[in-house]
Amino acid sequence: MSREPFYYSQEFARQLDNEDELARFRDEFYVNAESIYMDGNSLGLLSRRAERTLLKVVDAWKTQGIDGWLQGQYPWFYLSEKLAALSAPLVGASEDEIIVTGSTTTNLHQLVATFYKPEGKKTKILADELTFPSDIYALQSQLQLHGYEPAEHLIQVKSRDGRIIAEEDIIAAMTDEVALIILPTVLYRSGQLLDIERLTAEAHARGILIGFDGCHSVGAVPHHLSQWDVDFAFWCNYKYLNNGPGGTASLYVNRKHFGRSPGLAGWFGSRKDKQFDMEHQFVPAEHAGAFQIGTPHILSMAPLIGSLEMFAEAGIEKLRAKSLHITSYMIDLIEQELAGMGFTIGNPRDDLRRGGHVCLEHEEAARICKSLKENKIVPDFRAPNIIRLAPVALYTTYDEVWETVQRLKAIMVEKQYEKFENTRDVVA
Ligand SMILES: Cc1ncc(COP(=O)(O)O)c(C=O)c1O
Ligand SMILES: Nc1c(O)cccc1C(=O)C[C@H](N)C(=O)O
Repeated sequence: MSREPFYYSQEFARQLDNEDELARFRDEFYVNAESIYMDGNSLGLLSRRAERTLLKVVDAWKTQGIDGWLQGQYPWFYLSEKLAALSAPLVGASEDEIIVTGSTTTNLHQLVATFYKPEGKKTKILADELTFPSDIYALQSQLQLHGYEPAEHLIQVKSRDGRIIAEEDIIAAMTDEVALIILPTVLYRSGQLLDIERLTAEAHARGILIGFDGCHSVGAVPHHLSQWDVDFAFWCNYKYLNNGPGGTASLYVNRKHFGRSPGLAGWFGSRKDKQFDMEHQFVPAEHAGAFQIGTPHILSMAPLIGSLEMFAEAGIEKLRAKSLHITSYMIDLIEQELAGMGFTIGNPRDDLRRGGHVCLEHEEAARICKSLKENKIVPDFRAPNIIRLAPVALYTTYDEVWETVQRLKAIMVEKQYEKFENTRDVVA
């Protein structure tokens, strides 16, 4: 594939598409011919394979009723474990360290309920001030359940520039009062990729447990959770993994913690062979399955079966290589074509420090996003001033990136955005 320097022409973009060895996957997706989708970092597109496995599971329900739990191509009773096995290569874990269950936020609650054990002066939870709000709400409520005041017990590491969190600042905040650390792998606004391995080693050197929210990295960035010795992690499957809106999420628990009692127990956390004994004595599974609570959301995980097959075929290293290449192409084009128009690239430039989306800042961002939508480009807006654009390795073309930047240029030159109010929609 042609490396930098990039040339500024549509022909060059098309040449990059011709050289793209992952290009064949695009045809597997329902891509709207009328518009350009740049929001796969928030909700990934539907693929034909994901649709097929969803319909297969619906058909099992239609034809087998309750017997679908043990029969059919994808017996529901083992689906969370089957999907864990398919997810394992994406996060660098063994299959029994993962379980597909719940939502990101409920999984975070489960993991904090399990791993947050305040003792003596070690009572605080460390997070950061730029993290996704749901995580903060969960941490605040978990502290309150223990009778602690979040204002005192939740430490949020400050950002020096409002975009990124310096690893040094996180490490400096790892005091002997900290019991647990929860951080994002990739920050949802700036797209900064934290140094997970380094932060984990530093936390462990101070006797602190550490868990990561992988929503914005899993499916876009390779992980080595077990090798890095991360204690636990959780992520959604509806962004880069294309499992559909509200699709079932995942969690990871390092095998060294197998045997810990789940903070929030429920019968689907049971050993499979014991579950239907219906005893009131809980016998948890001996692996990450123990952290399930109730009946798995079968229809909300069925698309993931087909979707993960594609990740296995493409390989996460190749997907990352394309993601880095196509995002640097976009950044380069933006700098070339939109110079002097008030835009700032908000994501880190270094490949080792950025995830799968481009963070574009502008003081008119909310209405520029509305204008992009009117021009059939789908971005998203994050307050106060961010346009997120995600050229996704499985289905975005270089030609679409070229076209996006050209339409954005026209919006700015012609001041098309001025007819909109600079405020966000209800769902931005
Ligand atoms: C980083 C991050 N954490 C948590 C969430 C919350 O996920 P959910 O609403 O699926 O629990 C999201 C997305 O909405 C997210 O991006
Ligand atoms: N979970 C979402 C939803 O229910 C509606 C709209 C968007 C979302 C998202 O996932 C937003 C996403 N987590 C973000 O990075 O902002």
